Amino acid sequence: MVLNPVLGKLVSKRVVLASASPRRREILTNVGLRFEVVPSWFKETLEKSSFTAPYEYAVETAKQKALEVANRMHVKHMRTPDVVIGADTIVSVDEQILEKPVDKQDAYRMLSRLNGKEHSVFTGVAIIHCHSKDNQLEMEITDFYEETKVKFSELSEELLWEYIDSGEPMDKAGGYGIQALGGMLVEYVHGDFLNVVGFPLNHFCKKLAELYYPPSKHNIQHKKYDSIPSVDTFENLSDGESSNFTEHKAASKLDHSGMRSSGAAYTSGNTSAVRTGFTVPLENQNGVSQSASKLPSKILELMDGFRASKALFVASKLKIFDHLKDKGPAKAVDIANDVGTSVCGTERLLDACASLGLLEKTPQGYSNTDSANTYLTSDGKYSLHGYIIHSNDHLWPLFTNLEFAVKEGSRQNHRAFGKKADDLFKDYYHSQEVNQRFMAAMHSIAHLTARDVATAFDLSQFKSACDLGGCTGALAYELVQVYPNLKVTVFDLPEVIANTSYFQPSGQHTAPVTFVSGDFFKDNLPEADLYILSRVLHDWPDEKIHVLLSKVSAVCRPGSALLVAETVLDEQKTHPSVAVLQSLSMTEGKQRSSSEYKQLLEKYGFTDIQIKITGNLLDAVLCFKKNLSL
Ligand SMILES: C[S@@+](CC[C@H](N)C(=O)[O-])C[C@H]1O[C@@H](n2cnc3c(N)ncnc32)[C@H](O)[C@@H]1O
Repeated sequence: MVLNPVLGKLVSKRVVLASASPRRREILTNVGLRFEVVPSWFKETLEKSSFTAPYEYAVETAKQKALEVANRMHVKHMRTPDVVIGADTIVSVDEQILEKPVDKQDAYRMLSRLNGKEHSVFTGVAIIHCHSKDNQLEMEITDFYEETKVKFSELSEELLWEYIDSGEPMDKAGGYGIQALGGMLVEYVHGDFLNVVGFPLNHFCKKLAELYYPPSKHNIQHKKYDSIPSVDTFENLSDGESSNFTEHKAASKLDHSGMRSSGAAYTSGNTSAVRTGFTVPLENQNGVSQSASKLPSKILELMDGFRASKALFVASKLKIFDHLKDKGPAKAVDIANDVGTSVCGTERLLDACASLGLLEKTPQGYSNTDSANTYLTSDGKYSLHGYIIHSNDHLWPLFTNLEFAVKEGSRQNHRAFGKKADDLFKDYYHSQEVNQRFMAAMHSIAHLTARDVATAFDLSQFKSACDLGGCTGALAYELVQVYPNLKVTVFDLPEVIANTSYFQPSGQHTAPVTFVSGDFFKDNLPEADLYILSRVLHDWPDEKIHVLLSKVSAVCRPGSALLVAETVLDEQKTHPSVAVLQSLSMTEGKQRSSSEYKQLLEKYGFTDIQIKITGNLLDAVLCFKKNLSL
């Protein structure tokens, strides 16, 4: 998907990212940019003291990285890249530059310097437009930097070492990665978050807009150049506008933004770059029509979505991400041997995963991206492996029958699995294998969402909670960590309770969580101050909801509360699409909007209803039992 029309300008170009950083690659892949990755061989050895400000060092390093790749590719390839992007991220504290730590002690030194303080993260970016003329490489360089301020909390030595021992700091500027565990160290971020991750996407798009849509003469005369153009401007840009570097230069001369930016033209022979003043039109330089940027990228992406999902599912099922975890790059042939698959099929799958940003491919072989290590390996704390396998084995066959589901208005389990079950869960629990698969799926999503659900409201007033349909206890274990005085009973069907020991967290005091088996439609509910229904209400039809909420309401004492965790729809009921798409599998239940949850809960005597949209997959609704019986 290319949301931003200016990125569409790169669709027809051979774009090269001169960086091995999986994070940069992920950021650019996520916005639909197609590019090759050619890590730069430029060593980050510029003399820091020769720069008057830290950002100048980052910009120069970014530029040198991109120049090295552009020159190398020009020598080695018949077709010179059209655009080479280089980037370098540094952390600066007290005017000192911190790059990547060389060992654990170095990481400790860096993190101690950042502890409890605000620091700056600078990413320098160089965009080089290349053009080969008479076997001479001509280059037009644009560079800029972005600064984001980040503050660390006061962190204990123990926490710093725990973080260092996780291994995460080692390949990260300043010794931390904000997008994963390192996020826990951070008190606030002022500025572009992605800049801290490694690439200032927003500024990059603005810079491209300046290059591809320079201001018209009229604008040049009237525009105040005291800031970089706002994102809104992109929407008004027509793809038909012509653009060339002469105009760009006029624009860049007027760029008095606080953000440093420059446009410089270089031409080089096969090895080194020398300054010149050539101009080359950006558009149509390869005879490519501008209509390429009008591709219906969103639709094309949706057309291909099933291939991408299946590639992820198969790679997960074959445990390729487990195989590559914490290892150096591996060749396709070795991976195929280890997982017992064909070499040619495996190579295609690995390339597909690399193109989807799940793996990194270098001449040494394939390795996991950070995301793959965190979310796709089967044993990670935030592993989505369970849900991915459930999606492949259960949801995929159901969605294959979507046409029937729409025509007939009913669940398609009989078509997908050859049998009809009256109750959704009877399906899941008919065999030990499916039972555990379903529990693993619930566990992975619950783990990812538990902290946000547990902290959506201050629940410290409650002494006891009962998580109805609490499955593996993932939310319960999170709650007792956040609220040490809370005891939680997980109430679920006997088939589930029998298998919960496998999911108990290691190294956590488990006593405050107990498991009770029963049927919440039929049996007495355990006593508690707070009842929880997480991802339960959306599964059931109104009659069943009536039974369940009547029981919960009856057992609630005045002042007791009910916490509902669900994805809350907007009032139009078209977003978030993750919930709208889930409805397509046609359980008898439904997803609800804020006003629908309010109405439903009020009907069963709940009051003071508060809804918190968490930004995670699950939102939270808290309500209290009023002092009247129904
Ligand atoms: C969609 S899962 C949600 C699990 C968990 N609350 C979460 O958010 O991850 C629904 C849970 O309700 C449980 N459940 C279904 N019918 C039940 C019943 N009649 N009595 C008790 N639990 C039930 C299922 O076993 C399952 O664990």
